[in-house]
Amino acid sequence: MADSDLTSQATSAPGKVFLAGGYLVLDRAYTALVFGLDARIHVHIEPIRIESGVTLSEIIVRSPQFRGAVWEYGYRLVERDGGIGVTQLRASHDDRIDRNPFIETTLTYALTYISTLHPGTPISPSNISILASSAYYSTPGTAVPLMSSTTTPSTPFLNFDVPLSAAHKTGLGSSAALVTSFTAALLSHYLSKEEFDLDSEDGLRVLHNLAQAAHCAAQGKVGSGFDIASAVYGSCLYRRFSPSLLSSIPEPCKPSFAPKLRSLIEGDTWDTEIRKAAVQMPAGLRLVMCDVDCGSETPGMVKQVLKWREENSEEANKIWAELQVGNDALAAELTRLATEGTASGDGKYAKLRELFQGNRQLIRQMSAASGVPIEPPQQTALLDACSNVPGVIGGVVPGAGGYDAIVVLLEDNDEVITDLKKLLDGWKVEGETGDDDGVQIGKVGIIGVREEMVGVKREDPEAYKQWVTS
Ligand SMILES: Nc1ncnc2c1ncn2[C@@H]1O[C@H](COP(=O)(O)OP(=O)(O)O)[C@@H](O)[C@H]1O
Ligand SMILES: C[C@@](O)(CCOP(=O)(O)OP(=O)(O)O)CC(=O)O
Repeated sequence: MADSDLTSQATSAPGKVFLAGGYLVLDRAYTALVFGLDARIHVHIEPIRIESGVTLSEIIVRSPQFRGAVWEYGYRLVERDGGIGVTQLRASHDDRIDRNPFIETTLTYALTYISTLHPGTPISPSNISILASSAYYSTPGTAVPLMSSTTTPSTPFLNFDVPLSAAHKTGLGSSAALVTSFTAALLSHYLSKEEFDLDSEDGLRVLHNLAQAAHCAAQGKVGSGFDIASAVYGSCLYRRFSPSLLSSIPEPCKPSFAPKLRSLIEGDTWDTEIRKAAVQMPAGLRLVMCDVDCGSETPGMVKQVLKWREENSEEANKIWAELQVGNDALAAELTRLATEGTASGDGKYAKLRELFQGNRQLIRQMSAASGVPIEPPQQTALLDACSNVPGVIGGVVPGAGGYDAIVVLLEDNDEVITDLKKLLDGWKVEGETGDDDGVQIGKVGIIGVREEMVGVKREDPEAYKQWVTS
């Protein structure tokens, strides 16, 4: 594309909550039931206009809700088909470099892919802004007043006034939503609609594959990729890709990185399965997430659970087979209620309630057998208390579990939310405060999010004027 054709673009991608299939989904024999959330990460990209004759190879990325969150990158074509090498620049010699591996790696992967479609054409400079829904962080923020000189409506984003590293994450999948939205914005900006169309199945497939490759590389590990899948496609039933797929490409900047990345991204070796129709939310129900002021490290828990499975395969496979049956039944019942509607009366959610309880029992069995606190007693007490609030169908520890947030399915009305909130407000005082593991869960609060069926989407670039510094 000619430089003059490059226009401002904006995209957004949702966060996730993992309702069923944690740990199991790491193995392709099992699936996960994942809901997208209405907390989104938005990315705005615009060209940096330069005088003719001047060459500049610079991309500036800002996260204006956070203090000092500016990352400047230079880029160049690397010999022997090594793709685009990206180097973070310092504003001055004394400046400390504050790296953001998710941004740097996503730039490297996306610019490399773009360069293979436009060989010989230099990539022009751009200015990128990232804006995140406040639900991603429990750090309090302040609303930014409307710009008096424009008619642009106020945006929902808050100013956190702390460095990004000091913000407390609520665990909704900020890095996956960021990598997905950032990749979508770069592809939409630098490629023509014929080359990349975010509204087409092919466009989503390329975006999914590229974002998975970049996210895995930035994380330095291969997770199941469920968080990228839900950021791209929204709520879905997910079966992971074979982990060996990503080992077929060289490291960035190494010979042949660019052509190998392109053929991986566009090729048909991906065996991911996404079933959107298999996950629905019945009318009249919704999800609520409750933030537990504590936390767990997913990678350590994953390692221990997988070790237990390896050493106790018969017992583990039996529990996993039962969990998969329960998870499938949960997805099927949600879909049945959503498509067939519900009979009225007290018993209409009886089966859903039973399925939540059954799955939790199996998760506790896995916890006890593996010695990993997936649903520890403190969370059992909290989930039981939430499940007893009239109008609440059930809840689980999502994903890897532990002492992170819980997710609750309930009837979508103010009275139920108010009762749940009342319970949670008093929780620290009245609740279970530790077991023999000595962990005490802190204050519990409702995170302002709910499920969202739609994945990545285009946004109106005009809506970000207040936040974009050129
Ligand atoms: N608003 C943001 N702007 C820039 N980078 C962000 C933003 N939010 C999250 N990130 C990146 O994502 C990382 C957090 O990812 P991760 O630890 O995987 O948490 P999560 O569970 O929310 O995905 C941060 O360290 C940062 O690199
Ligand atoms: C264990 C898992 O199957 C699910 C983890 O789900 P979480 O939602 O707990 O994940 P994080 O956001 O990375 O903490 C690992 C995986 O599938 O990659």
